[in-house]
Amino acid sequence: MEENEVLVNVEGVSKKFCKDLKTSLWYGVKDLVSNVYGNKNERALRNKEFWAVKDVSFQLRRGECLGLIGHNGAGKSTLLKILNGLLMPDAGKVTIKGRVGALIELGAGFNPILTGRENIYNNGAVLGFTKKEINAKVEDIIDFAEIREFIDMPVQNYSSGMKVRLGFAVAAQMEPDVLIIDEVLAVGDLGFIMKCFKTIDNLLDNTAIIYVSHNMPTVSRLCDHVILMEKGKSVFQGDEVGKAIDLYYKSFGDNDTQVIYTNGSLELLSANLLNSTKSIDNIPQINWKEDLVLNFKFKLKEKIEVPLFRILIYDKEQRPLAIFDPNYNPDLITINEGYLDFNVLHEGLQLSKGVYSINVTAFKRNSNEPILRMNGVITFQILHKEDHFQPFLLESTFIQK
Ligand SMILES: Nc1ncnc2c1ncn2[C@@H]1O[C@H](COP(=O)(O)OP(=O)(O)OP(=O)(O)O)[C@@H](O)[C@H]1O
Repeated sequence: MEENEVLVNVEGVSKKFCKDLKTSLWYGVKDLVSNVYGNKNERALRNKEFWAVKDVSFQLRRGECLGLIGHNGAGKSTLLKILNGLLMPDAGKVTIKGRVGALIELGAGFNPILTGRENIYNNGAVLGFTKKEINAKVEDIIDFAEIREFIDMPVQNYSSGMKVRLGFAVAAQMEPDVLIIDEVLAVGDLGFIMKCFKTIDNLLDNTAIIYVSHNMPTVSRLCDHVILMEKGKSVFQGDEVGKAIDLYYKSFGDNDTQVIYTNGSLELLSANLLNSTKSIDNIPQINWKEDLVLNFKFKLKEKIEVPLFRILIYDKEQRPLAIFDPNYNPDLITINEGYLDFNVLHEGLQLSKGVYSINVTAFKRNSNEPILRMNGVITFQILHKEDHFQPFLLESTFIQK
């Protein structure tokens, strides 16, 4: 077997849909008639039609994992359905070599009135396995899915997590050449998701994987190629996974600074990263392991003592990553004619490459009562040559013993 043979070849694939059911049915009849007379379907859009997928092309080799990312409605699932043969493209060509395992819509591919076990046989047969071959795999599938207790119950009574477990177990244990996974994995519980990632890692050498997700850390963890889709079109594709993810985040616009809570006694005048020399799209940048020097200027609208500041670093998915040690000592910073102007320094910040934001909360010193809570007061970018899935890249020294 050639190591890097092309398993998936997609050339200029497009698919149009109609926004209105009645019109869609009418077009369907018209197309049917014109097909009988040998005319090709019209490639141009008719009234109320739109391109759900437009001119997408890519190749995927054995051992590669392609991430498909983009906003809701960008066309990712439609493209997967075309790849899996569930939908016919209106233009373009898909060539797939080998067996395709797919986990697309929840419960898709299962017959709800058949039991889990019967569905395993059905799906196996669809994938081209003989009954004997499926007999040899069925126990592994049930074990992997961890649903032995319920395997002889109709699938319609399964919970969504159980359906995903069965679906993934079938798709993965049947040793597919091409494995297509849609967002559905997210329905599984943490234990199962971890097990799926481990399985995907093991399969990857011999499989071409297409993975659709809104969860960027998993995309950067699994994928070595990414297509970013917008309104049906591929607006970025390539092996620069970090770049694709940054573009995806940027497409949501920057998170505006937001006051989440205020009791009116404190106002933020400015918050800045002081030591950044570079900036792109107004986002200041520093290199990995440089110092982080934040400056805050507040105006006191009432006479209050120096608040306690809890300053947190969030990633782009709004997960808190780190907190700065608060100013427990009240004398560290002082109020000057109704203003507070101070820096917070962290030396040698070892966050991984990426975009982060700062949230700040001021508390009354003794009661822990909040005075002001603000999100996204500073957004900054860490530069490094490598992308990492983990939030921190810690400097290390390996010592020979
Ligand atoms: N059978 C259909 N008939 C008409 N329109 C459809 C049909 N299936 C999908 N669409 C439309 O095609 C567009 C692309 O949908 P698709 O499900 O591919 O998006 P997606 O990128 O997978 O979105 P999400 O992130 O929400 O899963 C959407 O506007 C959707 O409403």
